[in-house]
Amino acid sequence: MAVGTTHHTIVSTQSHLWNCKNSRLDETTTKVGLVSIRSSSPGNRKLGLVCSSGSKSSIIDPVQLPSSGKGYHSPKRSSESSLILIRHGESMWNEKNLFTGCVDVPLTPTGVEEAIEAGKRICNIPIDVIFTSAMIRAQMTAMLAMMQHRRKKVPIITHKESEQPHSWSQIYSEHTRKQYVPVITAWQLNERMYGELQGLNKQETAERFGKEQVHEWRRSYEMPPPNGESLAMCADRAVTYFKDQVVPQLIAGKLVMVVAHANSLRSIIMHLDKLTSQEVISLELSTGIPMLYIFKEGEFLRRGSPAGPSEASVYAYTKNLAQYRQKLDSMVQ
Ligand SMILES: O=C(O)[C@H](O)COP(=O)(O)O
Repeated sequence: MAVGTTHHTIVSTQSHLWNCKNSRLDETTTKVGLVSIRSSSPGNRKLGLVCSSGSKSSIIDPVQLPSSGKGYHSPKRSSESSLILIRHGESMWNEKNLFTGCVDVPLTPTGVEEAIEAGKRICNIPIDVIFTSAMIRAQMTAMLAMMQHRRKKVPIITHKESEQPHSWSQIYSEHTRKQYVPVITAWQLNERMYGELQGLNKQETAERFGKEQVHEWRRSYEMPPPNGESLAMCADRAVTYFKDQVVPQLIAGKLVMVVAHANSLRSIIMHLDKLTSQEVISLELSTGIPMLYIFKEGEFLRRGSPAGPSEASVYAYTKNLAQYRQKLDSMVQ
């Protein structure tokens, strides 16, 4: 399949197509897929979006991002990959409108359905490794989502907290080993610690301390809740972990999924989208909505929500974040 002057060979194992309604590319139903492609220059494995509408197919070469010079140092600069971020489905304390933070509560039946729906949205995107927080609501979401995956690989939590759990969980079959996706759990991806707000009702807390004060505790970058973590403190652990553990996987060309929490993911998205401490105040994440990024030459390009009805579903956008998004899009054109 030729795109422009470069001849691409689609490496079939990873080409999956999904229906993409309301595609920006074409009014009719366009099948869009993420494919692993080998272009004419040897050893150059790229990741491209393939769009097929009727008999026509074309590969959209991932757009060349203006190099900000601040991208990650990527020894294999030609490798590309994809990153999926998902906030866990609704938890039992989300349902009760309680501040949760580092209290380890499970999903509600609605949260289970959200996790399954998230899995359907990403079911055609190959995933090589999954990172979750150490909390059950993120791990439940990851496992439920993977039950929908077309490749039917088994997600297995890798226990490396000490030698014995690691040695006792060995798999002694080469064939079976090829049929699983490692799930790495990390406390660094846990939700921000909400301190003395944990367990309090959000509405009652706003009435007691004032809406503005509670909004600042919940959404500002610098201000921590009483005896809790600010978003900046959460970023110190979550973004550091992302850089140290997740980015090397992407540089190696691995397709990664991270399932975590509202604020630990807000701190990571703030880093990926280069949001200011002012812009991040408006960033809200819905439960169970996958967000897709393409990682190319050390830079991250947000690609909305896979197979979602529109990219607006990726975040509960507010006006100034939508304007920010338009600026980002114009930069990429
Ligand atoms: O910890 C919590 O209560 C939720 O995960 C998110 O809380 P927030 O929306 O108040 O940040």
